[in-house]
Amino acid sequence: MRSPVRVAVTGAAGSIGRALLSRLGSGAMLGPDQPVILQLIELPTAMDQLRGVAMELEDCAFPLVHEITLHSDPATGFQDTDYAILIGARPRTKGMERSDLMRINAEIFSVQGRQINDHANPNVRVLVVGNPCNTNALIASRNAPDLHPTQFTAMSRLDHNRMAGILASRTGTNASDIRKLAVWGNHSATMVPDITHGNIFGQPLTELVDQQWYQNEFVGRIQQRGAEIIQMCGQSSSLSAASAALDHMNSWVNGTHGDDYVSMVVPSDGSYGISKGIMFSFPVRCRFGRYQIVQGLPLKPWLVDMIKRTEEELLTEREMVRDLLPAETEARHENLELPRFGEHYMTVAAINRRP
Ligand SMILES: NC(=O)C1=CN([C@@H]2O[C@H](COP(=O)(O)OP(=O)(O)OC[C@H]3O[C@@H](n4cnc5c(N)ncnc54)[C@H](O)[C@@H]3O)[C@@H](O)[C@H]2O)C=CC1
Ligand SMILES: O=C([O-])CC(=O)C(=O)O
Repeated sequence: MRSPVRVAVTGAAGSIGRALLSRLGSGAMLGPDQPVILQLIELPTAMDQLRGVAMELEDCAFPLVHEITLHSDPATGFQDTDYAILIGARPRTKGMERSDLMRINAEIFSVQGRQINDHANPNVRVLVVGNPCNTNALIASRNAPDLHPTQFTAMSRLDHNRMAGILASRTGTNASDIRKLAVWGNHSATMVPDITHGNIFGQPLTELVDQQWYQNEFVGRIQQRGAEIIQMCGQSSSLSAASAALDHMNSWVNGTHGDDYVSMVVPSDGSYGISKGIMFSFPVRCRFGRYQIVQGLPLKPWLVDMIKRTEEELLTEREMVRDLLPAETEARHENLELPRFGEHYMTVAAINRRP
């Protein structure tokens, strides 16, 4: 058994928080031999609910849960943490667009970025789930001057998993046999679900599903899946969002399989011509605890047009929160260079060579 690691979770008493913690406690994020110390963070007004969640976790008697601490102050909540999963935010309700949430949630993430900078383990890995997650992750990262931009990521894995699940139903296969899916851009209705490099047991997905169905139905369905769930359930996705957050961290820490890839929102290094200085969903491979943007995928012109639109949306979002992005951290994002290697080449030395 290894020594325990610290995992801080904000919004821990909310819908996603509850769904995530039970599976985190049973090893779904870091594996069955990695004990965890859970540092649960909530608003002062939600501390009773948080106590209830902690009591339930205690009642689960998970062998991997070494300790649980409860915090209404993020400074103590993030203390020495190795991983931070930032879920706490106001969720979207019926009829609300993500842009309505922008200002409400932006301030939370500027404070939390600073707190993580000041209190977390300097090697902390951060996942932002709270929406609008790409821009919230940018705000958090820009407010953490002592941490590297690559330590901050946001979640497009739910969109990636939604693609796999719906394609599995469509083709009558198991979701895990569907390889090389990609989500580009913003976690919003402009995201670009790309199946053009995908395959099932080597057979291209573009031969297995009808092109009209892909372009005219599937793309819109993935883009609107979150809104559809809100319409059905009266609240945003929680089980699938929690599952995707665990998958995201698991891939980052334990690696992706073979030459397959997953989608992660990471700081743009200019790959595929995407502006630096924004957080963008790319296909990535992970090895040795690091991620690398998959290079050299040829893109159809209509996908390139969509990718431009989602990039423009992120640039607009960045303008809306400009006052929360300190000038001192701008250059690190604008000049970000990530190591790039061949399609199948990833060694310990290569991936550890950080800019
Ligand atoms: N990136 C993605 O794929 C997805 C993101 N989301 C987003 O995740 C977020 C959370 O969703 P739910 O858990 O369903 O909401 P919820 O309302 O059930 O729970 C949110 C929790 O966060 C807490 N909270 C709010 N501000 C906080 C702060 N400053 N510090 C600590 N805790 C705080 C609240 O007290 C509440 O318990 C929302 O922003 C939602 O839009 C939801 C689904 C998918
Ligand atoms: O749409 C929302 O507000 C929640 C969300 O991010 C999703 O379900 O993908």
